[in-house]
Amino acid sequence: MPDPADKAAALALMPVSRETQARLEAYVDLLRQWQAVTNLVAPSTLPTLWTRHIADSLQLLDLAPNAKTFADLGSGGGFPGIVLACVLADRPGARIDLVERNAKKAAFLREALRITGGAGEVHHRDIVDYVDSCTDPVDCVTARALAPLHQLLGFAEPLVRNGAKALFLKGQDVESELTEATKYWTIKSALHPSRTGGDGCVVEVTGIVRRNIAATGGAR
Ligand SMILES: C[S@@+](CC[C@H](N)C(=O)[O-])C[C@H]1O[C@@H](n2cnc3c(N)ncnc32)[C@H](O)[C@@H]1O
Repeated sequence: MPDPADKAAALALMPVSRETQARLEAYVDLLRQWQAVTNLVAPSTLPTLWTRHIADSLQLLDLAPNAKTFADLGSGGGFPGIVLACVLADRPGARIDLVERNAKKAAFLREALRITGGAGEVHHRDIVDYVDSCTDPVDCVTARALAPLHQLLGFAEPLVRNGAKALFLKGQDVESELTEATKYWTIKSALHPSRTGGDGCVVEVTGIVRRNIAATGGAR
């Protein structure tokens, strides 16, 4: 059973519509069922699923209030992708692409969209292939627990060049990741402390320019 206090704390921090709450509840139920056979989140985080994963994902929406089209890279068990899809279902014309190369996780994400009615589409493929074949511009690209920042910038650069804002959920090592990333990229960025507490933050990136083609060989 999810902890009711944890859920109440998450929803107090990040209020959502009644319809979105029902979608999120359906998603949490499904995730807990699949978690018994497939590792979707660290088992130690299950008691704080709502604050640790759902509220963490929801905080991105206020940083891209006008975005309608999203792409979530390396969606895994659905953070932030499925959570955002649940909210976007309330917004006419809004949607999110969920990019995931692991077949089991992609199957889980499809089922999560089906039972929640979330506004999204699963792309079971490698991120580089997805980005290279992306013909329609996206307004916002997201990623969480996917790769070091310099690599995320490599993944997202074509989308940001076409006008997307990138929002990366990051942990406490963000300063060293930024230092490493600036060896390869000139970036226009802002750091937002996590609204869910802890040492995490959101790195918002609105410009990415490759510094030196030879040096970025390993950055994507
Ligand atoms: C550590 S998990 C994080 C999942 C989720 N974003 C979260 O925060 O819970 C990273 C996910 O990215 C996927 N992934 C890693 N590299 C990828 C790539 N190049 N293309 C597509 N998916 C990738 C992995 O299969 C995995 O499910």
